[in-house]
Parts: sequence; C-alpha cells; structure tokens
Amino acid sequence: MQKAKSLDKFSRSALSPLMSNSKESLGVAKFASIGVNSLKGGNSSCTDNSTKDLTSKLLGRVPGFVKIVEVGPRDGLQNEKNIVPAVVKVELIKLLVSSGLPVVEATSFVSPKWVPQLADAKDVMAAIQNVEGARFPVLTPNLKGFEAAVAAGAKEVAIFASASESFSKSNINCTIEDSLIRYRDVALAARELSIPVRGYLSCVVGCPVEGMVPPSKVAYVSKQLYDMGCSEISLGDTIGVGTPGTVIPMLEAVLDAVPVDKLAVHFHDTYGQALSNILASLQMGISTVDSSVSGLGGCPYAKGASGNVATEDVVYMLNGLGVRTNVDIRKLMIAGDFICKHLGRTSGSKTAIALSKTSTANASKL
Ligand SMILES: CC(C)(COP(=O)([O-])OP(=O)([O-])OC[C@H]1O[C@@H](n2cnc3c(N)ncnc32)[C@H](O)[C@@H]1OP(=O)([O-])[O-])[C@@H](O)C(=O)NCCC(=O)NCCSC(=O)C[C@@](C)(O)CC(=O)[O-]
Repeated sequence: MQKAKSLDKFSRSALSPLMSNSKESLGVAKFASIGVNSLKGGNSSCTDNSTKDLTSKLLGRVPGFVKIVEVGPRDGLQNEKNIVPAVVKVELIKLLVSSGLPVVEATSFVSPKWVPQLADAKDVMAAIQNVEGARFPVLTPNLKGFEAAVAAGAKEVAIFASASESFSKSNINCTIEDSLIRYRDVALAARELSIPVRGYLSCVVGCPVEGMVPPSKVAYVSKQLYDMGCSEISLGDTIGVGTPGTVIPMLEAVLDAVPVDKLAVHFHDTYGQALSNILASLQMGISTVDSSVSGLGGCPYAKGASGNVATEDVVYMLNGLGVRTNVDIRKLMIAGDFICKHLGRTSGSKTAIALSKTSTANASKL
C-alpha cells in the first residue's frame, strides 16, 4: 500500500501536459510519420528539405554511435528469488558478448547476505576469464568487495552511490557522505592498479521513500563521483518514475558539473517511460546507455521498481534512428530467449516479442 502510494505521487506529475505549444506537438506528429530509417541519413526518398530541417533540429545532437552497457547478468538477475546456477549466468554472458555488446556487467562482489543471487561472483568471473570481445565490470560496494573482485580477475569495477539518503541507507546501509568516504578508498585502490571505476548514482529522479529528488542533489553527488576519478557516471532512475519532463532538468543540472562524455543513463521501465527518457538523453548528447536483455531486473532494495529497459528495445530504437551500436538484434534475442526459458517467463522486450512473430523475410528488412 505504502509502495503504491509513493509511486502514485510520480504518476500524477507525469500526467500534467509537458508541451502546450500546438506547433511543437504538430512537429512531433509529423516527425513520427517519417520512415524511421531516413532520420539520420538512411533512405531519403520520403524526406523533403523541410523534413530534413526538422529532423536535424530534433535529432541533431543524437550521437552517431551509442555504447550499450548490458546489465542483465547483474542488475537483471540480482532480484531473482530462485538461484540461477553460475553455468547459466556464464552462458548468458557468452551469448550477450556474441551479439556484439561491448560491455557486459558480469556480477557483484557484495555481501551474499544482502544479495544471495550473486554469491557465486567468483565462479562466474573464473569462467569468463578467457571470453574475448567485451569488457566485464563488476559492482564493488567497499574495499572488501574491490579486493575480492581483483583477486577474481576483474579488470573494471563499479561503485554505487545514491542521490537519496533513504535509498543509500536501505541499499548499502550508510549515509551518502559515508558511502563517498568508502568509495574514495575504492577509487584510490583502483587507481593504483589502473583499474577503471564506473560510478552509479541511484534515485536520480525519485526515491521510493522521499519522493522527488532535487536535480541539485543529483549534480552534487555526480560531481563527487567524478572528482574521485570515476571514468563514467551512470545516472539511474532506479524506480522508473522519470519522464522527459523530469529527466531533462536533472540532466541539465548534472551537465553543469560533469562533462557529457562521462555520463551514462540507466532507466528502469516501471511507467513505460524509459525509451522516451533515453531519446531525451541522446538529444542532450549522452552516448552511453545501460539496458538489460529482455528487460530483466530491479533492485532488491527499491520496492516497486520494475525491470530495466530492454536491450532489444533500445537497439531497435537506435537502429531506427540510424545510430550504430554494433549489436546484432537477432543474436541478442537468442540470449534473451535463453535466459527467459531458464527463468520460465516471457520476454519483457516488446521488440523481442514482435520480432519473434515476424516472418524471416520481413525481419531481414529491419
Ligand atoms: C555494502 C554492504 C556490504 C554493507 O553491509 P553491512 O551489513 O553494513 O556491512 P558490514 O561491513 O557490517 O558487513 C556485514 C557482513 O557482510 C560482509 N561483507 C561486507 N562487504 C562485503 C563484500 N563486499 N563482499 C562480501 N561480503 C561482504 C562482512 O564481512 C560481514 O560478514 P559477517 O561478518 O556478518 O559474516 C551491504 O549493504 C551490501 O552488500 N549491499 C549491496 C546491495 C546491492 O548489491 N544492491 C543492488 C546493487 S545497486 C543497484 O542495483 C542500483 C543500480 C546500480 O543498478 C543503479 C540503479 O538502478 O539505481
């Protein structure tokens, strides 16, 4: 009940109209009817000059290449009640790599009491040591986790802070400031070993307990992560309550503190807003996007949050925009199919469901 109430706070704000300007709305409607492949220099037969102007106005800052950070094996599985055997996790990672994904977050070196599903982190790392073609960062909440990760062969790590005090306490059992002290130690140890550190920031739009999180707070913690040496800062809408109406002001505040090429976005799809939020982020110049195959996921300490945005859906949108990812959507679907079969559920990706019903002839045109 409490959970439903807190999420409802956000849905009410999402219902208020964002664009009252009818000309703008008309522009967007026209844009929606353009053949998707024509937007960034694809088939130009259905474009005229005014359409090209509008396209470049709306999509001018969308990067030509987007790095997708696949978080399925970690974020996607960490909340699963039934323990997924390490061999299944390893096979999933291999299938994801073979689809062309450049970064696959493999696991977490966190307390097994807090996240029992990932207690096999060492075994998973041992089994992927010789897998080539992708980077395999792992989560480390403290020096103990960092040392265990390095001993297990990790070459990249991620630390995870929060912009909400309540979420920090429920997720890592300490205040934001205490977590930053802890993470500075991890960042320092990592620098000595030339290990890149990704910094996650949770609750960048809303917190299940505190409600809306001010953009200034998000900018402040992002800057702390940047200043301690994080090579990338991933901004997480942990409970998926954001819309472009809240995400854009948040990004504006963060962009005053951290360079755009150091930022990534990480959206959960609780309200079906993830793709619109990703598009808004791309329009602001961000070129790294986190996602999870088949839309698996959810944080065990963020009640009410649903899965991450599905990687298949992100790749489909980016393909349509003419943005390169190097990911083969069909091979990605094999990975999604594999893990969904294991978990005994249907895919959370609308693209995967639609494409699996599309004939091979039609699918080859996508
Ligand atoms: C941070 C702690 C450890 C503090 O947990 P604590 O209980 O305050 O820590 P502690 O130092 O008192 O240690 C308690 C026990 O855990 C052990 N321990 C301590 N550290 C480790 C470690 N690294 N690896 C293995 N064991 C560890 C430690 O040795 C001890 O064992 P005991 O003596 O009781 O047997 C705990 O709160 C924790 O593990 N939290 C992780 C929670 C988590 O993984 N959440 C999900 C990831 S974040 C996320 O999903 C959001 C994100 C990133 O996707 C972005 C978004 O969507 O927002």
